[in-house]
Amino acid sequence: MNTGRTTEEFSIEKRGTLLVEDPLLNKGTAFTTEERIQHGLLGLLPPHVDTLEEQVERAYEAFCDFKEPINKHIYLRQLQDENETLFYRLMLGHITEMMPIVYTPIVGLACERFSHIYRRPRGIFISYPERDSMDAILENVERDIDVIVVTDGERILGLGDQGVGGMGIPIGKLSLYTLCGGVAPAKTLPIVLDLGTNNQERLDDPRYIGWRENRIKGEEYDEFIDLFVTAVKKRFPHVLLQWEDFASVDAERIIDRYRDDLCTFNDDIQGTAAVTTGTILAAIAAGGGELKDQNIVMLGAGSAGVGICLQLKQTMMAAGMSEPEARSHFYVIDRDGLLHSGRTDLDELHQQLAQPAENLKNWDCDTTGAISFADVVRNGKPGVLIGATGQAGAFSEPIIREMAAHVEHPVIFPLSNPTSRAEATPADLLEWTHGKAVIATGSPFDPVDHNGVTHTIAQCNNSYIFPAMGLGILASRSRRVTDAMFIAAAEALKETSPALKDRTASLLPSLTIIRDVSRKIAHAVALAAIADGVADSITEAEIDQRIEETMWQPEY
Ligand SMILES: NC(=O)c1ccc[n+]([C@@H]2O[C@H](COP(=O)([O-])OP(=O)(O)OC[C@H]3O[C@@H](n4cnc5c(N)ncnc54)[C@H](O)[C@@H]3O)[C@@H](O)[C@H]2O)c1
Ligand SMILES: O=C(O)C[C@H](O)C(=O)O
Ligand SMILES: [Mg+2]
Repeated sequence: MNTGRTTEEFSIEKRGTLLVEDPLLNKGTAFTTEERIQHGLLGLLPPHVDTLEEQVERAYEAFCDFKEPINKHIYLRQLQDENETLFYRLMLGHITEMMPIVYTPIVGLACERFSHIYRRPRGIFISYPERDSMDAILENVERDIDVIVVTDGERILGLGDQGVGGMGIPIGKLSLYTLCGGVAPAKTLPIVLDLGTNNQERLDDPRYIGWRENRIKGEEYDEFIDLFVTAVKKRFPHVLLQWEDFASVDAERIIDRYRDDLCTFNDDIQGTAAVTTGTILAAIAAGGGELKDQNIVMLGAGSAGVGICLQLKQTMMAAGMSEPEARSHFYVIDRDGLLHSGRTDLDELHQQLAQPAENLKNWDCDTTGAISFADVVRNGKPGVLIGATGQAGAFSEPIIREMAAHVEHPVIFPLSNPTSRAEATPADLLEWTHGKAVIATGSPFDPVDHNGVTHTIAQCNNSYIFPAMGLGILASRSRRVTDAMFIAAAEALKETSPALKDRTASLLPSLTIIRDVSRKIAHAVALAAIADGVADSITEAEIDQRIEETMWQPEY
């Protein structure tokens, strides 16, 4: 049985009901007659012995019987809690259809309804009142763990504070670690840090199953996070710890504080930066251009927006551009308008992306004071526009038409999730740009037919990066996560773009080959980790061998 468990863990043999109730060991109707005799299962299962393929067919039939996506989600989550091998085998065979159900966008709805659709526990819940029991809580995890994804539920996709319901995100992200990156499910652990919620709807909901208090903030918050990191390091010293969907201000502070302390990264900042850089590089290369010639507008200056621009800026500088010159290619817009050097309200991070005020002297602006999005697009004439605001409709028709008037093929990425928060729909973007826009979105969209041409819409989502990052880190036994590893991941992703061979093709490869894409990215990540001195020094052939050994396959 290939469950990703160690021999030692197997020696704690489970029998009978306990065995069929363990999703990591359960084979359900596929337990053979010999296994049924040997493991005390006689009479506990119907007599027919299924193959895994037969189980998959039955499960797919049941999946199709549900019409509402949320019910499909509940069904798949239940299957995952019953039999992980079957769950992943089913998902791998139907990845394009099922990933949006388990992950973005439907996982967003599942977080909002978490307390209503809750069935059985998965992962670890650490609430504020239990802060002094963190060691005991982590001791209750009876397995060795390679990857943790943790959230505090405050910025769930573009849906805001979901409190304990945010747990849906680490569960979904870790499902992708296995599905796309091949990390053994037994080695993954989702965690929610429940520090309360400021979402009044949740607080007023009699079904809410989180800690029913307003959020803890300030020093107490930081102390809690410190207790958590200390406990994780003690219990799982070599684990990869991924931070997910924290409010921007906490996300940045936390990763700055702990990045040199353990193997850790923030997916919304670093994973998003890598997928977007890789996809932008592919879009520009497909159009025959170069990054150094692009003016880039970023709407939204939170975790994602800042992370993306800093990585793109770093990429320009790595190609030989000076810092001031690279900075002048970015027009980053927050709620108060364009970030520029004349503003006195910018923190150190945002100053790194402030447009030099002298470049704006001859701009013709509609507004006095703040420089608006419309002013920026009209005067800056960008070739690339990215949205990370969480605001549906933020890319308006007049602004997109204005952009298209200045460039032949505007590159437009509405990255906000879930689907309901996208800054614009691909259909509208193609309509407003007469079919010229080169598009990638954060959430999945169906292909769009425009004037007889079918446009496949790439999903520029960090899901192309974090599972592969995990695979590369595990294969190379990396001890830290460095910027160079994300730069390598972005470059490797770019190289897989179908648009490099055919500019009308999708910017990103199909999910049906995601495990191969992950292998390539993992290889590049491992090489970068070795070059940075944070991983075992092994040959490229050894890297590939370890990638194959690490990759778990859903089979009995
Ligand atoms: N595609 C992906 O892989 C990916 C990855 C990370 C985040 N996202 C999405 O991006 C969005 C933002 O995520 P984040 O982590 O940066 O959140 P965040 O809260 O840190 O940042 C959002 C920022 O946008 C600003 N904003 C809102 N409306 C604006 C407007 N009209 N004009 C200018 N600025 C505006 C907010 O003030 C905030 O600073 C979310 O919807 C999230 O789902 C997508
Ligand atoms: O979860 C996603 O789909 C991507 C990203 O991490 C987000 O927060 O939107
Ligand atoms: Mg996220």
